[in-house]
Amino acid sequence: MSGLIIVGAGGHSKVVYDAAREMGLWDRYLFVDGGLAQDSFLGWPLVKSLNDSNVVREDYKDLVVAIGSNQVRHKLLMQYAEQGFNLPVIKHPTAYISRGAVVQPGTVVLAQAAVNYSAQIGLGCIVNTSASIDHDCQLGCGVHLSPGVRLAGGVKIGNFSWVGIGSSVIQHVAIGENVIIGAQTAVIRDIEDNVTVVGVPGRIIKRHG
Ligand SMILES: CC(=O)SCCNC(=O)CCNC(=O)[C@H](O)C(C)(C)COP(=O)(O)OP(=O)(O)OC[C@H]1O[C@@H](n2cnc3c(N)ncnc32)[C@H](O)[C@@H]1OP(=O)(O)O
Repeated sequence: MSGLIIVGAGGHSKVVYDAAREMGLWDRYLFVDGGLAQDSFLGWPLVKSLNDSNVVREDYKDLVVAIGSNQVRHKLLMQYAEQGFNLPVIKHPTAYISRGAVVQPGTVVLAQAAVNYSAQIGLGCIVNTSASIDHDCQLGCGVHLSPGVRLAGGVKIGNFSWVGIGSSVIQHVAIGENVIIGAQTAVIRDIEDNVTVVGVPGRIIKRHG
């Protein structure tokens, strides 16, 4: 066995670590977070950078970025892939991923989540606790589905969009890139890029960048 590097040492890192540990594929963990003064996290070593002299690179082939910011997570994953790290899919044992679904590297699928047949999920997504993605959905890169999100069949979501906790999206709706969907929103129509949408039914309240 070898080890898993977890980049980020915050709340999301805890659930990613928990899911990874339940997979039983790694015998050691190393956390990387430049913003913390301590030298351990959850009982495992914590370093500020992988250039730290204490890191034996050969001990760690696999790496996951456990950072909530969609853009930052994606950027770091690309950098670490260039450095030769494997970017495994982290799947909690209680999550379901259909054999007919395609999930790209660096994505995490947390406890009780479901990914149904013919769904496609891009690089570095977060499918958070109990989120469900139904048949034929397509998620771009760096998408985050918060806990309890429900996507009906054939939903499309663009790169770096974030769907807030408990939201639902009806079938065949297309959500653009860099969209924020607020908590408990009901999305019933297509949504353009770079907007924030809240409410039942969902309405645009902000346009960004
Ligand atoms: C494991 C985890 O923790 S994963 C993280 C899960 N967290 C989430 O899902 C959080 C989702 N975030 C939200 O819902 C936020 O409220 C956001 C991102 C939609 C909006 O945040 P901001 O851009 O800061 O907007 P702001 O708070 O200024 O609200 C703007 C207006 O929208 C309203 N509003 C904000 N969110 C919602 C919502 N979810 N539903 C309905 N109305 C909302 C506010 O009441 C406010 O209305 P007002 O102008 O009449 O007072």
